[in-house]
Amino acid sequence: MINENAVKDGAVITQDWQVERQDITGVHCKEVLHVPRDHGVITEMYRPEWDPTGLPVGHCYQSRLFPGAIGAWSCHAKQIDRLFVNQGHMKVVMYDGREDSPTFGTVNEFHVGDTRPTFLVIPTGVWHGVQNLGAGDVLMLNFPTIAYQYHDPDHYRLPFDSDEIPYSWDIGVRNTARLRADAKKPRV
Ligand SMILES: Cc1cn([C@H]2C[C@H](O)[C@@H](COP(=O)(O)OP(=O)(O)O[C@H]3O[C@@H](C)C(=O)[C@@H](O)[C@H]3O)O2)c(=O)[nH]c1=O
Repeated sequence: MINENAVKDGAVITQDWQVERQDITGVHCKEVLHVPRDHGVITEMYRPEWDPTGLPVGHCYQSRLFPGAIGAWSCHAKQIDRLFVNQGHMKVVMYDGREDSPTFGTVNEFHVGDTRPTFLVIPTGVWHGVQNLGAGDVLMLNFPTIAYQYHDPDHYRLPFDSDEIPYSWDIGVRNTARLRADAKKPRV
């Protein structure tokens, strides 16, 4: 008999090694394969058709994260972020903060970088944060739809440990949900 307090895994991965998740509406994930050749590797980073919004690239910049660093939480009212990561091991977490969204309150986790080069589309109103889980720097490219406005950045922030977002960076989405549910149980 398995421990009565144990929780059995549900389906977590598909036969094509895709993570089972309820995608936040408007978030798009395009995994890219490296193309190795005798003398090196080609890896595509951006194509217009990878973003269903069809909006143009307004800007491109690189964000380097040091090992262990957490950059959270960010949100934009006008720009759509299009992140691409293929160096290092980064966790990208998104939280749907849009009360009119069918996936309001949903959290999505993505592990991207060397092992899973990935292009992610992050709509306005979706909170997002990143964590470098590797031993080396992570290089993250962003191709947002609007250029950074030095005088008036479209950048809203919440603290990385904000209670407004049901996610804890040190224990992940599943354990956070359980701990928060336990906290709501009446004390006996
Ligand atoms: C985006 C950007 C920032 N900066 C400056 C402003 C700021 O002092 C410093 C750090 O920028 P940020 O505060 O935007 O960096 P950061 O807080 O790491 O946020 C970044 O993290 C990821 C997850 C995102 O969501 C992006 O929107 C990006 O803003 O760099 C520029 O000079 N040019 C730029 O294009």
